[in-house]
Amino acid sequence: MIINLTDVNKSYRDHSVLRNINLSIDKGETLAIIGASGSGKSTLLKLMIGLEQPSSGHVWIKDKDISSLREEELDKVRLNMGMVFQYSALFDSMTVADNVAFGLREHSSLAEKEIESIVEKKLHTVGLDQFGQYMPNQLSGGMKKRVSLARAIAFEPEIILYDEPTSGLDPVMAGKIDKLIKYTQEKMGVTSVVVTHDMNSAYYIADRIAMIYEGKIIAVGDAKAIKTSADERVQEFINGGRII
Ligand SMILES: Nc1ncnc2c1ncn2[C@@H]1O[C@H](COP(=O)(O)OP(=O)(O)OP(=O)(O)O)[C@@H](O)[C@H]1O
Repeated sequence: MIINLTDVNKSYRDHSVLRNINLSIDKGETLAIIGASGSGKSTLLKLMIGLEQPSSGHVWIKDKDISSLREEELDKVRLNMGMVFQYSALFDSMTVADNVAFGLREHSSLAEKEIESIVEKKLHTVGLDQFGQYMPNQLSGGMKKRVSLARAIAFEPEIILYDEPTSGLDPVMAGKIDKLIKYTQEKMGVTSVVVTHDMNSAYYIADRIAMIYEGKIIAVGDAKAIKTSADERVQEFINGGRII
């Protein structure tokens, strides 16, 4: 396994957000995390990339327990991880190409020519060849998400974490993002964790789906197992509140 959470609890002051989380993710696997608003999905993702520390328990990324790492060591682990944030989190004052190049310029000793060639390839992968010199505010929401994905794969990380990659997108654009997530798994062997509200997306991209309910994982399994779960809370969620 490449990600392993053991007995993880997370509280903010006396507010318990995640409770007794045990979850392991295999190399090359795509795991979707579903659950209602406020159930703790984004917090779980932040723990996996060390943006938050667990109140108790451990978060292993390969052979490193990142819950106890110093910032410099954490940075090294993070170089192997890409993150696609909910609101794309692009630098508005930089061109698309500079956004994609940013991490490479900051954290690698690659020559500018090599960086430009990587940027070109990654923009091609996400279907934005012609947009390198655009500014983020000239792009649609779906295009911004694709730039964010190009930036995340620039380092060829082993792990990519996605926070709501298809939210706010029309079904066609959401489908394009889903295909790209699948592409990173199939062609690049990336391990992905995808927080989503979008059940169509979860069924399409994920090898396994984990459902969080009030800070606890109440179901984990493949699409079939989730669809046929006997747990009413799962049925209610996947049917959009309509028990059928
Ligand atoms: N930094 C923080 N300080 C205090 N409480 C927080 C903090 N971050 C998250 N929370 C609380 O933790 C709970 C879970 O939040 P989280 O963002 O993980 O939920 P979520 O499932 O991702 O929700 P959504 O689908 O709406 O994004 C919420 O009650 C939220 O208010």
